Amino acid sequence: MTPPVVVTIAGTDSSGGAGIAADLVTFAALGVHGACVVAAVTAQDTTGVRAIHPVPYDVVVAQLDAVLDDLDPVAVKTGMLATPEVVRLVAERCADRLLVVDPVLVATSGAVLATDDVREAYRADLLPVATVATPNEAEAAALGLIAGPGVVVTRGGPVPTTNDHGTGCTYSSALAAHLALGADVATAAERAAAYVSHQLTLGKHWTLGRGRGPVAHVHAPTQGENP
Ligand SMILES: Nc1ncnc2c1ncn2[C@@H]1O[C@H](COP(=O)(O)OP(=O)(O)OP(=O)(O)O)[C@@H](O)[C@H]1O
Ligand SMILES: Cc1ncc(CO)c(N)n1
Repeated sequence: MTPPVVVTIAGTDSSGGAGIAADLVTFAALGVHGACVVAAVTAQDTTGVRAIHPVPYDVVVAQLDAVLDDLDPVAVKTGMLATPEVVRLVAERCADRLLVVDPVLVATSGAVLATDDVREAYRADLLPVATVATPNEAEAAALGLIAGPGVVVTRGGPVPTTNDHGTGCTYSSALAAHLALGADVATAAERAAAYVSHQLTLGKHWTLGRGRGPVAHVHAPTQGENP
């Protein structure tokens, strides 16, 4: 059966834990086809962010046009958008689709991933047209968002692990995938939380990198490993 298409508009993370890598593997794990629009390139490892390069606006527009014209995604998920122009672009082009906005402002490591003008564009333009927003507690406070039908405020969970780099990206991508597969927001949010929790359990003993290792986005248990 042809899978539904979900597009992520986000940044890359060279460590493979967060951003577009997390989004695409999560889409694949949950049975939707993932398309991607790269809005920024970051140099990151498991300990922090070393460099950020926003992709030129016209290149972001060209990627988004290509996906919207040809693949007709049922759902759109946004991560790191990097500039206020791109935040407004997504608001203009994607308001008529299922739209999951993960308002990425600050990485778990504390690195600032969005400036004040980006935050203002989220508030004024993108959040009002989102199907659901998935801020963490710091982002909700910065954006004046309160939990409700269209806002899921994310916070850690019961799995004891330090391999949690990319949990927010993985969670919001799982939510978008389940919306694309037909679930309502509340059900999709529950399924996304269960998915992240399961994957965090699988990767909790991994030793990748010197800092906070990645979520095991897609991996199934190997023989003898209990989730
Ligand atoms: N330790 C955990 N155990 C179980 N579930 C978790 C855990 N940590 C996160 N989750 C799930 O993932 C969701 C997103 O996590 P969180 O709010 O920590 O992301 P975040 O701070 O945006 O992450 P990041 O910025 O690293 O991508 C939580 O709401 C929860 O459902
Ligand atoms: C590219 C990218 N997007 C989002 C986050 C948030 O975790 C991150 N660290 N890096």
